[in-house]
Order: sequence, then C-alpha cells, then structure tokens
Amino acid sequence: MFSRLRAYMRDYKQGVQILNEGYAKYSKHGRAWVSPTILCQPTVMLATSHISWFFKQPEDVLSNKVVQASLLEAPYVISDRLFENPLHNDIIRKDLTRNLESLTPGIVEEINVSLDEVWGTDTETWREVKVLETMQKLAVRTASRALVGLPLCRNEVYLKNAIHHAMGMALGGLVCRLLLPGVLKPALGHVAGLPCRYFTWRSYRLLAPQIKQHMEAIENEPSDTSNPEKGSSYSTLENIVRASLKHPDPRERSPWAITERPPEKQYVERIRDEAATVLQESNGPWTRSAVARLYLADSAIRESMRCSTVGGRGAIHEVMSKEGLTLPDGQFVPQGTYLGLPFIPIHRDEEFYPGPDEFDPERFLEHKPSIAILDPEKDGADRADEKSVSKKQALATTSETFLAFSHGRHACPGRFFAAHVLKLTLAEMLLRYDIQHLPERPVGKYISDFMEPPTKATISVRRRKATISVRRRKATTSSSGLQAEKAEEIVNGNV
Ligand code: HEM
Repeated sequence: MFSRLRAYMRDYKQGVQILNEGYAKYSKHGRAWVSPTILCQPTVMLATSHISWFFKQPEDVLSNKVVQASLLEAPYVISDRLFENPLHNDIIRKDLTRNLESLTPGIVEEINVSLDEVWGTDTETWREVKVLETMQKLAVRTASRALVGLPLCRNEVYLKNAIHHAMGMALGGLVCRLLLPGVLKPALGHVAGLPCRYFTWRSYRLLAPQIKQHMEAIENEPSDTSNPEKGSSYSTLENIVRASLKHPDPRERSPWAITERPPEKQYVERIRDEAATVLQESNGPWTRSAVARLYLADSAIRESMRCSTVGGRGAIHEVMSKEGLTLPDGQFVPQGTYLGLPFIPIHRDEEFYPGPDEFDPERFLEHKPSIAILDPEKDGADRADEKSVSKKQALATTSETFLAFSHGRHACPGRFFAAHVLKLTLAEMLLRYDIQHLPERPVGKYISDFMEPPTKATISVRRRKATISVRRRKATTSSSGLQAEKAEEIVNGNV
C-alpha cells in the first residue's frame, strides 16, 4: 500500500518525467509498461509500434466510453444517460460542424464584442491584460454564441454557470474517485456531484424559455418541412431540441434531456499579414473557406498544441473482453485493465517531429499551401485524395502521432468547430490589436501529467488605430510557401 502511495506522490510531482522515462525505456522498444497515475487506476502505456493496432480495436474489446464515464463518476456527478444516449456527439459531429458557415458572422461578432470588453478600445495607451481571463471569456462566449445564441451568450449568470459547471464536473469526479471508497460512493457520491448538478439546474432554468419556444415552433411546423434547411438562421439549441423530440425514449424527449519559447516576433506579423490578405481576397466578412485559408495560423496553433499538450496520457481505454487481451508484444492484460498512450513523449519524439523541442510555427506547412475546408464525415486521408495533400497536416486532422484531439473513433468531435474558432480568434486579435512581445514565454506547470496554464501571465495590448487595407505585390512565395501573394503593408481601411 505504501509503495502505491509513493508511486502516486511521484506521479503528482513528476508525472511528465515518468512518462518520458518509460517512453524512452519501453515504448520506443516495442514494450508496454505500467504508469502510476493519481487520476485513476495504474494504466498500461503502449509502445509506439502498438498504436495502429490499438486504434483498430472495437468498442467491445477496448472501450473509451466506459473510462470516460468512470473518470467523471458519471452516475453521481452528471448522469449515466449522457453516456447511454450521447445525443450531443451527433449534434456536434454533424449539425455544428456542417453549419460553421452560417455560424461564422455571429462568432466573429462575439469575438470582437468580447475583445472590446476585455482588451478595451483605447488606441493611445497600452493595457496589461490577463491571458487566461481573456481566453476563458472568449472561449465561453464564442461557444455559447454558437450553441445557444443571443441573448443568453451575453448573460453573465449563464456564462459563469457554464464555467462553474465545467469545474464542478472535473472536481466532483476527482473528489469522488480519490476520497470516497467504493462502498461509500452510493451514499456520498451524490454529495460530491452536488455543485455540478446545481449549475446544471441553474443553466436549465435560464435555457427553459428558449427551449420552450423552439419546441412550440417545431411542433407547429407543417409535417412535410419537419427538418427545413436553416441557412443563416441555424441554431444549435434548436437542433438539440429537434433531436431530443425525435428520441425513441420518452424521457429523452423532455426539454430537460439536453444534458519554451515565445514565437519569433516576425511570425506574429506574418500571421497578421496572412489574415489581412485572406480577408481582402475574400472581399468582405469572414467565411468558412476564408478561415480555411489561414494556413500559417493553422500550422502555428497545431504546433502550439503539439508543444503544450494539455494531458500527457490519453486515449485511455478499458479492456472489456472477459478473457482479457494479449498485446502485440505478447504481454497479457486481464479484463478491466486500462490501456492508453503517452501523448507528450509522442509529440516530442524526434522520429516523428525533427527538432522536437523547437516551436516551429511553420512545421505543418507544405510548399504549396492547400488546406481546404474539412469535411468532418471523412478522414483526413480520404479528403486529401480529393483536394490536396497538406490537409493531412491541418489543425483538425488527427493522426497516430498528432493526438491533441485524440484519434480514432473517439477523437474529439468538436475539433472542427474549435479549430475554426481558434483561427478566427487569433486573426481578429492581431488585426485589431498590437501586442507587446514578451522576452520569455510564461510557462505552465504540470500537476501529474496535466498542464496548468500560467494563471497569472499578462500581456500588454493596445487597440490598433488603423484598420486594415492591404497593398499587395506579385507573388513572393516565401520558403515555406506561406502565401501566393504576400500582404506587404497594413495601413488604413476597415475590417
Ligand atoms: C482546443 C479545444 C479542444 C481540445 C484540445 C479537445 C480535446 C479532446 C480530446 C483529447 C478528447 C478525447 C478524450 C478521451 O479520449 O477521453 C475529446 C473528446 C471530446 N470532445 Fe473535445 N476538445 C476540444 C474542444 C471541444 C469542443 C469545442 C467540443 C464541443 C463543441 C468538444 C466535444 C468533445 C466530445 C463530445 C468528446 C467525447 C467524444 C467521444 O467520446 O466520442 N471538444 N476532446
């Protein structure tokens, strides 16, 4: 028991170091090994040569769903129904991603209104702002704009609820798992889940009038237009209500069923130039295809996710087969064992990423930039055949060696939306604000293998006087092939 406690303490303090050591000693040599983790039971980390095999295993052999439900302590903290009927997965995968075009104007407006509030509109003086606060505000506002729309996405109570709900879910699961012995969970687990349930209830109260409106509108629709094309009036919330009304289980039909180093200064200028050029070329407001042409921004964000992977271990699956499982290296693991991949060491492996400790914003660019709009219904490789090759390296494309959104059946379905919003946010920040370059990159700290961002980090920003017009010169394709035509100068005009 004491040796297990010692292992947990070591994982808490040196989780990433343990991962790196195990990776070099075993994973790189075709052997699986056991990694202690304070978050759940000890987990078998697979070898790099096992990755293809791992992602091919069916759900009844290796299940990720069971692990997610167990890590969140679903029955106590949220609800088992969320895992039994994952309505949200289909809505995110299909409706949300398909409707990125019609959601874009609202998302851009939300980014700018939020930036005005957090970074101000003063063009004379620099303002010191907190990085984490900015990103939290922008993330929750833009996601809420896309999911529930106006006016709720600007309702402070609703937004705080959303943040507290997410924190309550993570903390509730942690308390339940770490502090409550199995026998006490049925009695006390619901107490650990109380904060999460409370914020869920408060959110429902705020959402109820909108849900009711959508239900009435859907019920009054003529039967032959039960799923009309929405175009610019697309609403994610309406589609969630629509899907829940069709659900075979009557309980789900109720409205309550919803359940290192800083980059070189020149790169910042180049990402700004790229945004200005793309916007100019698209002759107007941002569109989905314009955002898809932000190649350098795409590559730089993907590189940032490679270098600063949030979770060091990932894609955790539980062995479901009663008879256990034999790994490709011949080792046997019994039913109930957790298997996973060491994300951080894979992202820092010289074999997959030459110069792995360098932050290289151009790493994923090819000479001819050709990242096209991603079709979420196909995998990167299929899409690449249709249009071009570099989509394989696009921000939302997962692979066996780019795992920030995981990979395979349970890869993050929100990644197309997240990639779109992240690129838009970066572009709008740079087009509208000057940002003082920091000599040193503020670093986060790892607790076990989880990255806590540098919570106190600040940057100085100032609203740009000039909005954008771009004087262009004939193709000056840089060595990275960043742009066919390069924005040369940013002067007056309007974004
Ligand atoms: C930069 C932002 C994001 C990152 C880095 C990210 C990362 C991930 C990762 C690593 C997983 C796999 C978890 C596991 O294996 O247990 C995941 C799953 C998931 N993500 Fe995301 N995510 C992001 C944004 C989003 C957004 C915006 C949404 C919703 C709109 C979303 C919805 C989901 C869902 C529903 C799953 C579970 C999928 C399943 O089990 O099949 N994510 N995400």
